[in-house]
Amino acid sequence: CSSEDVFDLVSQRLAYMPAVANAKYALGMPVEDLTREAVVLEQSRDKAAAAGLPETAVVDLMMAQMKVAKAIQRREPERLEDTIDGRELLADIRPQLSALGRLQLQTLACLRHQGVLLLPAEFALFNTYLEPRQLPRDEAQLLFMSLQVLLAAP
Ligand SMILES: O=C(O)C(=O)C[C@]1(C(=O)O)C=C[C@@H](O)C=C1
Repeated sequence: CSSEDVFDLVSQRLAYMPAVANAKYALGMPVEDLTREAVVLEQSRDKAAAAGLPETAVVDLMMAQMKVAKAIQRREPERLEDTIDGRELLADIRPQLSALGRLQLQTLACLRHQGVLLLPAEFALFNTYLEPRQLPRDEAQLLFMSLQVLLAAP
């Protein structure tokens, strides 16, 4: 495993958000879904326990990813495409987000085993992975710091 694997997985998760936004718009659903967020956090806690990862740092990372996910969705222009079935799209995407979350935590557990830490200088490399997502700097920084903290946590 390498830090770039986890950079890629974080970017991949965010890549789904424009489609999630379209599905919700078609369904007339708000961006924020606290019931789903609770499910995501519960899955992450279970995986953290199984992988021996620090639970608080894992929860903080997932909360950071969901915060940025919501910001991306809110920036997405509202397009009404009558061909999209919002319910089906969401039912399709959510398991993929869960799978990506599991992969992220698996990769982070591997990095911790190897004693890998993220140096501040790697923020630039992280940004090359995030480039297609067009994130404001504070959102990219929040994600990077959450990864740094998780890797450095006792
Ligand atoms: O599943 C959704 O509905 C999403 O919008 C994705 C997501 C997430 O990042 O996992 C983001 C915001 C919601 O509040 C819940 C979950």
